[in-house]
Formats: sequence, structure tokens, C-alpha cells
Amino acid sequence: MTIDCIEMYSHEDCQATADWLRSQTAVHPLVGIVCGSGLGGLADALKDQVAFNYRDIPNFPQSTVHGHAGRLVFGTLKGRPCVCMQGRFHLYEGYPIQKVRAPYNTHILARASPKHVNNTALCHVNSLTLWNAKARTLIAFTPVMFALKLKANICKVQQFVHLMLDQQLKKQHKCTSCVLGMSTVHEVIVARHCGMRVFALSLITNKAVMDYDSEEKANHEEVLQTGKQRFLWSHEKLYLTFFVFA
Ligand SMILES: O=P(O)(O)O[C@@H]1C[C@H](O)[C@@H](CO)O1
Ligand code: HPA
Repeated sequence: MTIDCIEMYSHEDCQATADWLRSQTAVHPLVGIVCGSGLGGLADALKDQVAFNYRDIPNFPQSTVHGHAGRLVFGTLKGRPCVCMQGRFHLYEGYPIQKVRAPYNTHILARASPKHVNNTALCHVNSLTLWNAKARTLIAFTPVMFALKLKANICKVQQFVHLMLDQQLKKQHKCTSCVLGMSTVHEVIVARHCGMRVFALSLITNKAVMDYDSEEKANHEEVLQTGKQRFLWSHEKLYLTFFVFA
């Protein structure tokens, strides 16, 4: 861990980011949504939008993944102030954990598993590194799944353990009742650490590569495509659901 990392993402830096955003918009969000791959269109549902490119926000990381627009969009949904991240940050982009977690010191997200497994602990990456390393475990998600089943007639909603993998670790686990991801867990840890309530939905986009010997990787185009197709017919209800529990 270098001194640079510590200095770059200090409390003061996060405060400066938050202060800058507050000075630019009168919207004070009650809810924040991190739009995952293929789900950036969620932000388009916001009314009275005020949007910022990540590159214009002080101390903010940049999106490098295809399909992640790199915009922070403030507005209202069903009359409630909200902010959407069109683009999230991943360890596989080469970002240190301080950068991946930076936006959540300031606000949230979107995926659904009541528990998660932080597989990146295997390579000594802890979201609370240099911050509060003692707070390693948590009850991650607000228990809304049963209510969600009643309220939202979207796809099939099921509870799964969310298993986070780095690209390099993709073959290390045989997990039968898991959804796999490359994000979310660090976001949840930091948001919970900050006292936020978290609700996460995972859209199942593809069949995971589970063959230990396979060189195959998740097909990002397939992930984006599935996201777009599902989003087209489900976003109205999805949004209703978010806001019932905000
Ligand atoms: O936004 P997330 O991180 O959920 O998107 C998934 C995981 C990888 O970033 C990418 C793989 O195609 O999509
Ligand atoms: O196949 C996958 N593996 C891990 N994370 C993912 N996120 C979308 N698809 C995948």
C-alpha cells in the first residue's frame, strides 16, 4: 500500500467531493442507485435531471468498462430525490480498493442477495482497508425480499448468495446456489459501514464459466445485451420497488 493511496482518498478528499456536488445541485438524494452493466438506462427515468461526468467531479474515479457511461445523475423518481451512478468501479480495472469504494463514502446501490461472500479477501483486499479494518463482517442487506416478491411482478425473484470474484479468481469456487459478480460487495461493505440501508438486485445475465480448466471468460457483450433486453420491460416496476423501501 503506498502513501499516495492513503493521501488520495482521505476523508477530506471525500468531503471535498461531497461539498462540490452539493454546491452544484439542490437535489439532496434520499436514495442512490449504482447502475450495473447493461442497466445504465435506469438513470434515464429520473425527472429534472442534473448530470455530471465523472471526469468533472473532484477526486472521482473514471469509468473504463464498456457500457458504463461515467455519469452521476441527480433527479427525482416518483417525486423522491435520487442519484444514479451510470458506471461503477471494479478491481479488475486496476483500481485500488480506495478508489473502488470512494463514491460510497458519499452515498449507495442495485443487486439482490441477502448474504455475500467477499472472495477478494483471498487476495487481501478489504474494502475498509486503511479505514476501519475491524469492521469486517456485517449483515449486508435490508430484508426486503419477501415484500419484493409481493410488490414486483418482475422476472423471477429469488434469494441467492452473491459471490464476488476477481477475474483471476473466477475458477476458485464451486458454488451451487450463488450468483457471481465482480462488484457490489465492496460497495455494500462501505455503505453499511456508513450506516446506509442497502438493497441489491442482481439481474442474471449469463451462465457462469465453472469449469476449472476453461480459459473462457464472462462475455461482456452478452451481459450488456441481457441487461438491455430485460430492462426494457421491467424498469417501471423495478423502480417502484426501489422506492417502496427507500
Ligand atoms: O456492473 P457489474 O460489475 O455488475 O457488471 C458485470 C460484472 C463485470 O463488470 C461485467 C462482466 O461482463 O459485467
Ligand atoms: O459470468 C460472470 N461471472 C462473474 N461476474 C459476472 N457478472 C456478470 N456475469 C458474470
